Amino acid sequence: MTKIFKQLGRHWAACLAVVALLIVQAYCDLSLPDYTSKIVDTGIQQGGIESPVPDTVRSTTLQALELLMSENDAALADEAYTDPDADGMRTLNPDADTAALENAFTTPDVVLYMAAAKNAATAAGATDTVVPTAYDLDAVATQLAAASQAPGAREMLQSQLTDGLAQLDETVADSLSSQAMLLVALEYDAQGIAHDVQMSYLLRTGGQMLALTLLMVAVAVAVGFIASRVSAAIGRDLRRDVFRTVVGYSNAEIEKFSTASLITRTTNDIQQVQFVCVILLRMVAYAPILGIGGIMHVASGNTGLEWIIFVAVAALLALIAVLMNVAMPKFKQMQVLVDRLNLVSREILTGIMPIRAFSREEFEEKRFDRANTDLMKTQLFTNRTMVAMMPFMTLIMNGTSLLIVWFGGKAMDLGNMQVGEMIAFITYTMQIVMSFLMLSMVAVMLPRAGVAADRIDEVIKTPSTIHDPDAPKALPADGTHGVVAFHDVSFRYPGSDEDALEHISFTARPGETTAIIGSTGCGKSTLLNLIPRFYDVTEGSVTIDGVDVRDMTQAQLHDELGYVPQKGVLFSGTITSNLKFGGDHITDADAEQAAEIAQATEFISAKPEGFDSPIAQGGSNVSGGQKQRLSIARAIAKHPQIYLFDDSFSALDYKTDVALRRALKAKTDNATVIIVAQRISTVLHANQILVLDEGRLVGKGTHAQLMESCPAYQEIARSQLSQKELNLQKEGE
Ligand SMILES: Nc1ncnc2c1ncn2[C@@H]1O[C@H](COP(=O)(O)OP(=O)(O)OP(=O)(O)O)[C@@H](O)[C@H]1O
Repeated sequence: MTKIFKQLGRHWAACLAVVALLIVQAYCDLSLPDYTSKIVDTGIQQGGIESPVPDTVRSTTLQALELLMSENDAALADEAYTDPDADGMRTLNPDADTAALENAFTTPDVVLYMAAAKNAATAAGATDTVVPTAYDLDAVATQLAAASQAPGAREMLQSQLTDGLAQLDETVADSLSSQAMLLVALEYDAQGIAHDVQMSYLLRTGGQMLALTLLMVAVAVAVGFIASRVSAAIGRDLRRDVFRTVVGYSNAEIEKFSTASLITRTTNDIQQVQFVCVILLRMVAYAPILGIGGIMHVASGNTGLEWIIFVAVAALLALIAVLMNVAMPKFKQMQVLVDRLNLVSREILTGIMPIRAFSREEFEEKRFDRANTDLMKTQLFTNRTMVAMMPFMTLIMNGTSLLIVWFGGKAMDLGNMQVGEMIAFITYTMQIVMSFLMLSMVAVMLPRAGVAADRIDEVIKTPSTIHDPDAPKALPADGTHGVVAFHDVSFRYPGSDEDALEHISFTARPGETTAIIGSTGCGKSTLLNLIPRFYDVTEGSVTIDGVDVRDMTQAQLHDELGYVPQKGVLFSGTITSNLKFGGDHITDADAEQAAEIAQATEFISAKPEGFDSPIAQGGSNVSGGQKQRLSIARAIAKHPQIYLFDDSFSALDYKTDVALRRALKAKTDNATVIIVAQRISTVLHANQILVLDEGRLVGKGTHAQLMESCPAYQEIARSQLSQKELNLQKEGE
């Protein structure tokens, strides 16, 4: 897991930018419920009126209100408004002390409203409260104005008011402020501006909500953009690192991991990490900000319903804990199953020809089906588990809403809460629950991506067993070049119980051909592979001009060698690009000459595009023999000092084999040639023949010498040459 964060750490600047943007996004997200609450409570229920102090008031109403205030408050109110205009309208000064005025106006507003309501009820002859009109307000204001003429009227009203207020219970006193707004609404109604005031409030608040939403959209797009870029860069870097490491691997490491697994690690595993990085960037920073912000908003509201959030979060965490326990082991298993599927499909696809030839399609299909079904079952299980989470999640969320509505309804009944407040509370609760949900989703994904990251890291951290020495030795500048010597070499494949080669010693000299012959599986290719260091010897040493191959750089070693593998491998491109594979120094003339020696010119010139003919991936559009000839030409074009042919003439017909070796002899006059061969005719004229048997050197000499002294060689010779040929050989001696 830390590996994923380490990857993100490399892009810290972008990550910080994402966090900053997410804070903005969370701020917007957390502000929106407040705006909804304002629109419902103030905009709709209170007609867009935010304060018990009207912005404009008619002199008659203000006069009536002032009568209900203490003398000080009345003076404050009077000063706060402009002088009456021609219509008797007074406007609130912008620099008035709003807090003090709100204090002064609240109770008189309520009293005046109640008086107007009473007036309305009396007029209608009703016993219940009747919603008063502007007419009722004016009537009450006129009555008050008349009453105020009497001496001591204000004092009398004040004392009545105080008595009345003392009888109000606490909850009513708490909601005085919203009651006071009713008077302001009535006053605006009388002025004929109530609709305009409400619309202006709704448009203003709605506009702010819209602006916040647009900002959120912009931020979300920016976050998505940066997160995708960062994760794509992480994916690219990881692929590059893995590829670089794998290219440096020796066969031992490749065999240890298996090609299929290396491919899964470079593709599927890196994709997992990439995906989780996007999620981390988009959710992990956002969820805590949203959760904490939501909790702070809810706590500041003092609604008494906070416990519902704790219940919801606890239920959610319990659910996630159960699911994680069930699904997590399967998540971990999935990668191994993907590996297996890749391995099976790779094997089947590369071996499709023999599979068809042996009519094994059904068997192989079943094998593939098994790997496929195993993966499907595991995926189905994890997906089902994750899907099962959804109804439970919805249940928890809806249950939470229900609890809030139930208890919120009671709070509203008691006047502790308004509708908008409750809506905001539900939204905040959902946000808090969502933030926990996001975190738990990440908690589910992280371990799986952690496994993928570990698998990638394992590749990157595995050093190649074959590497350049710290202080490489150069080949001696003078003396003969190209002397390959094996000094008591033994070799055992990693993980194997037996030595593939035992105590091999010989010297291959420049200008000479050294041939290695022996039965299948006796270790010929293994021996040859020790020279280019595809593997390192277990005991003894391999030297070139007296320098151990392990003491020189691999680049220098490979510069000396022209290696032709047992299985001709070509690369997609053209014939020329394949022939020039050995380096930029190879000219067209070199390539053509090499093709000539390798007896490839004939078939190349038969192609319409000649040397520019395309070669498909792996050389699948040329025959086995043509592939071999091109592989040989590729090695010759490099002009190496030492040629290594690993059974490279096997796919050539006898005539071509002879012509090729003759041309090669002329060209490689001074080079060291080591040939692994199955056919005795190929090695007949070699200066030195090594006979291998089960990894041991059982004969060394020329054909004639070995025919005399080596029973293993004689056996091979007898099995391949006719009696006549054997006699001819004898006579030739
Ligand atoms: N990568 C490997 N891991 C373990 N054992 C191996 C590996 N490659 C080859 N061997 C074993 O080493 C022995 C020698 O194999 P090698 O390929 O050198 O034989 P060879 O003489 O070249 O055979 P052929 O003529 O059929 O190509 C064999 O017994 C083989 O099973």
